[in-house]
Amino acid sequence: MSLINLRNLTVSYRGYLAVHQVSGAFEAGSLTAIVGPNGAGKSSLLGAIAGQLVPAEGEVALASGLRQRMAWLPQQTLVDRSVPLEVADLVALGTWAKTGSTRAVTSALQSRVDAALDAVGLAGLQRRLIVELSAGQLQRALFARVLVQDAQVILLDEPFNAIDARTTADLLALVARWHAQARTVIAVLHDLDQVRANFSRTLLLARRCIAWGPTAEVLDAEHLLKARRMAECWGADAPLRKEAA
Ligand SMILES: Nc1ncnc2c1ncn2[C@@H]1O[C@H](COP(=O)(O)OP(=O)(O)OP(=O)(O)O)[C@@H](O)[C@H]1O
Repeated sequence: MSLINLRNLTVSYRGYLAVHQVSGAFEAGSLTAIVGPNGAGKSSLLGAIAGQLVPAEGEVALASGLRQRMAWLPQQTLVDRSVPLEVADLVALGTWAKTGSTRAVTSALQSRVDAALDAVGLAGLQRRLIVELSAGQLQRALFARVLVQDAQVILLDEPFNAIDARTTADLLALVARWHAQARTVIAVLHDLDQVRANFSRTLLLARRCIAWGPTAEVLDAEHLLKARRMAECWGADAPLRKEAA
């Protein structure tokens, strides 16, 4: 069953195209990596699925009630670490989309937060300020936030960027657990070996969709060359061009 349908999805910034006419579906329970060169539109595509960006054309059609059952983990650089927030509060924030920000942290929620922190290896760090965490610890805390959300669809934007190997392995194990629980996981990633080893499906993007399907078929030499050639056309610092429809 398709949960998320992209129909001719186009995302642009001030008229310049970042994602152009992408169509396809994410099935329930699928585990998909979105890969492509820098500037290929991967984060923009994920942002549109998360409802953070409004399509310039086309649409992201979601199964009924899915918007409330979606967790989105943005790139760590977008997390404001200067906010004086304790780890437990950051994790509890995961439930606020459903329960409202004025809801008190009940003992049941506190137990869920503690269990989530335990699951990501941060037991005992509840009262630590997020500014005091290492990059790896912060990423573990953000995964704990996703855990308490109990989401059906989990969107991860470069979740292992600048994260040490041990943390990456632990968090990849969590992704595998979510997949085993039939949750739908979509992750923007750069490491193709990591994708081949851990993600059964891949969407290769170069503003347009180059290929989308089983990872081994998508990540073949021909597709990768095509994506690279398209990226070379953009030029390293060239502004986005409006493509002819
Ligand atoms: N907020 C924004 N305003 C203007 N342009 C943007 C904005 N966000 C992204 N872009 C542009 O849209 C294009 C696609 O960006 P996006 O971040 O989606 O690509 P990406 O594939 O995730 O890149 P990377 O691998 O480098 O993170 C880029 O050329 C980028 O400069």
